[in-house]
Amino acid sequence: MNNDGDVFGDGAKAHRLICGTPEQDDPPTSGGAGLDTILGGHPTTIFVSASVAFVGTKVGRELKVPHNTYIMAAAAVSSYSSTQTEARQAAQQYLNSRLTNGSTSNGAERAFTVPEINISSSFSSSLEDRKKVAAKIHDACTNSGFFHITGHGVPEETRQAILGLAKRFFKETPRSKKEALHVKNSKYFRGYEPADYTYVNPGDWEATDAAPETKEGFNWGYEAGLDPTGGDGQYRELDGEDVNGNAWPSEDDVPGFYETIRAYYGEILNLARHLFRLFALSLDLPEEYFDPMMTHPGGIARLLYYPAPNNPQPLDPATKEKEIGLGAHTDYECFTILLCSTAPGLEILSPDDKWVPAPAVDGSFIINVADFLMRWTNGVYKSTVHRVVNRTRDERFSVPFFFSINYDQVVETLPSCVSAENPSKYPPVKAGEYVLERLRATAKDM
Ligand SMILES: O=C(O)CCC(=O)C(=O)O
Ligand SMILES: [Fe+2]
Repeated sequence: MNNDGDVFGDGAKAHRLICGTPEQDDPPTSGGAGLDTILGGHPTTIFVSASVAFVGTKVGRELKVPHNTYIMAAAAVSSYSSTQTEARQAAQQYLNSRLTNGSTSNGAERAFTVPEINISSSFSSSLEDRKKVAAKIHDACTNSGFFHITGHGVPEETRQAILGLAKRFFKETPRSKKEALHVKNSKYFRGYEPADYTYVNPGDWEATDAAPETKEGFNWGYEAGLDPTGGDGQYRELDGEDVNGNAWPSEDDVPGFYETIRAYYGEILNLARHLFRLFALSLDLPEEYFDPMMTHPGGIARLLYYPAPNNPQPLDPATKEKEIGLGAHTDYECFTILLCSTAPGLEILSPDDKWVPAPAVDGSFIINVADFLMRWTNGVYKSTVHRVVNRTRDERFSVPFFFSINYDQVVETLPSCVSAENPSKYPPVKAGEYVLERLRATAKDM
């Protein structure tokens, strides 16, 4: 974090915050009447307000903030969707729990880690072996919410092929061909997204000086033709429509595009279903618990390109005016499977407001819990704020895959995550509606 309180280190955001007067001296510890007001802003605000309210060490860019003063975004609460407000509340609760109960039973603080988990033994026929891997996943999901997996079985050629495709698409395809696939033509947000078209952090729309996001993207979603199982013929789009929302470049424009996507997406769908079984075990549920909910699952994926920055910045807390690749945000679905090229850039916000660079692990995928799973687990699994800042002189490519469940599935808080002492904090919600509401908030004209 910068010395002047610029928590997101982008040199542009903190002064968009205004001071609010708390109605109580102690910070709220759970959802309730006061929390909506306090969480009026985007994720930046949550973490600023949390650190101010609970730690009392942070100051705003232009305002010195007293310990018991909450900071709110200038934007009106009403401009945010209910699902975003809810996600903010969950993030706030995460911070609270880290700050107040963040210790293990022996009293030692649990270090914020992004562990490497070799999942090869999770393919074993022994349930005990699979449970051992699941226990490691549980640990990671209740800690940083991020972990690397190795031993996943996805061939290196398939991983390199999609990174190569991303490079070809972004660097060698004429702009007019890409523009013809512009996401503004898709109500499901599929297709090509030029640099600075969306802010992954919707709060940035209200800012006149938010750093533009330098990423370019290509988005697609599930279709039965990409599913190695062939699907069950029941796929429904985010809004429940029986359509295929994808938009693809022609074979003439980008030879091999669909085939390369199909090979990669098929591997990742298999892996995601496998991981969801491990997540079930990790949550003390029957291993097949989620199976009927992933027969035609939502699974948006993106090719992302982060150009080499004009002004690469070292990880120096005093540095200003950094170029942002992708603003600070949490993901929306159940969990994300991320493939990155060699250039680093992903940074994860620790509870003490430090941007922790995700370590590079050869041949791995980075997995992170997203908001829908955090909600579904009643806040037990953590969906953690992260961003991308390319600080190298190299361009960067990545391929995130955001795994959901069948979009037409309504879910209630998982039975293993509620108890008399910890009742469900969330009403039932339909998976697709939740994700669509979050996606719509990221682009001005969607
Ligand atoms: O490009 C990356 O490494 C991360 C992308 C990401 O966080 C996202 O698309 O949600
Ligand atoms: Fe993300």
